[in-house]
Amino acid sequence: MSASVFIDGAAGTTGLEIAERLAGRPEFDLVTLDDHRRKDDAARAEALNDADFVILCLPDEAAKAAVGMIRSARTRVIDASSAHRVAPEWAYGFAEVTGREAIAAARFVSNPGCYPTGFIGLVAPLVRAGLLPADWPFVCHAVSGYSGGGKALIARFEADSDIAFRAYGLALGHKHVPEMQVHAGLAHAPIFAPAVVPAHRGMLVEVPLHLSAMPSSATPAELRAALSAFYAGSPVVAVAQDRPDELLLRASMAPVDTLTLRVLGSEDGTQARLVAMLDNLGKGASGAAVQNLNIMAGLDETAGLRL
Ligand SMILES: NC(=O)C1=CN([C@@H]2O[C@H](COP(=O)(O)OP(=O)(O)OC[C@H]3O[C@@H](n4cnc5c(N)ncnc54)[C@H](OP(=O)(O)O)[C@@H]3O)[C@@H](O)[C@H]2O)C=CC1
Ligand SMILES: CC(=O)N[C@@H](CCC(=O)OP(=O)(O)O)C(=O)O
Repeated sequence: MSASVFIDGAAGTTGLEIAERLAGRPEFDLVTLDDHRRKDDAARAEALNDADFVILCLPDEAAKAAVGMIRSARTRVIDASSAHRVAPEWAYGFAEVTGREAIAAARFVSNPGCYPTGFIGLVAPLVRAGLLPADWPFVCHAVSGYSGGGKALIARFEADSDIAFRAYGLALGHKHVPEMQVHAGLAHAPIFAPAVVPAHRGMLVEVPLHLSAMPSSATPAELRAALSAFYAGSPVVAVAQDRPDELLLRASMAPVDTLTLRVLGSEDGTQARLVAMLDNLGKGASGAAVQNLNIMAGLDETAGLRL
């Protein structure tokens, strides 16, 4: 028998891409509300309580309200918003970092943010291995395609083709910072400097490091080897061994659910740039949600993913 899946917020950017990945999959019976009922609380409450799995693709406040509407103990929830990412009763849905068992057993799973997927994917394994100090003052620069800001930012960038680069988070209080700190296992909040470029999707997340100033004195080769070992055999996360002169985000990028990590070191090994590339709507949102759904349902975690 197929499991029923209700996407609340199915008309939004993340919801639409989850539905695309679930289309044609007989294991799941997708429940959606007509356009005129998709914001009707009575219709939503019924769907939220009837479904085996609910995927929330809503703004944070609406996601919290939706969880409050769930009375059925059998309904399991994946929340794509940032409302529950550091809530102790929610499993953090980064399969490779959290561990699949915790996600498989959880009733409530919080899907990681797009930028945190890059940052945590790079930093958490190296802090756990003792190669980067947990009390280091980390910095993270990142650029994202504008679909990362949902329908509102898509409309803004499509209406104003003159924006070449948008730096933001300038007050240093971006909502992703607590999640980045907690799930990377850091003593201090990282400085996070995000930006948006005029491409629909795709992102590059970077952590520059003065390795020679660290007590651990790890070399770029050691960091690369540790990351490679951590993600060995992962069908989703790859550690590239190349040393490219440049990394390009293409405006024509097709949807993809992989996460590619690199450790780029200076000749003398004293400095490194940790760089993650991903699709904000892939492993950064909808792809991760489908991976989590597969794990929760006891299926092949890559089913429906674009790898
Ligand atoms: N876009 C991305 O790359 C990522 C997004 N996320 C998170 O996923 C969530 C969804 O984001 P995204 O898809 O980009 O956002 P969108 O703005 O594209 O979509 C949100 C959808 O939620 C609907 N909605 C808002 N309030 C309610 C409500 N009370 N009841 C029912 N539906 C409601 C909106 O309706 P309407 O269409 O009428 O506006 C819209 O369709 C957010 O929390 C976001 O932060 C997480 C990782 C990456
Ligand atoms: C480009 C852009 O605006 N990106 C979003 C983050 C997208 C994302 O990861 O969503 P969550 O916030 O739910 O994690 C932002 O910075 O708020």
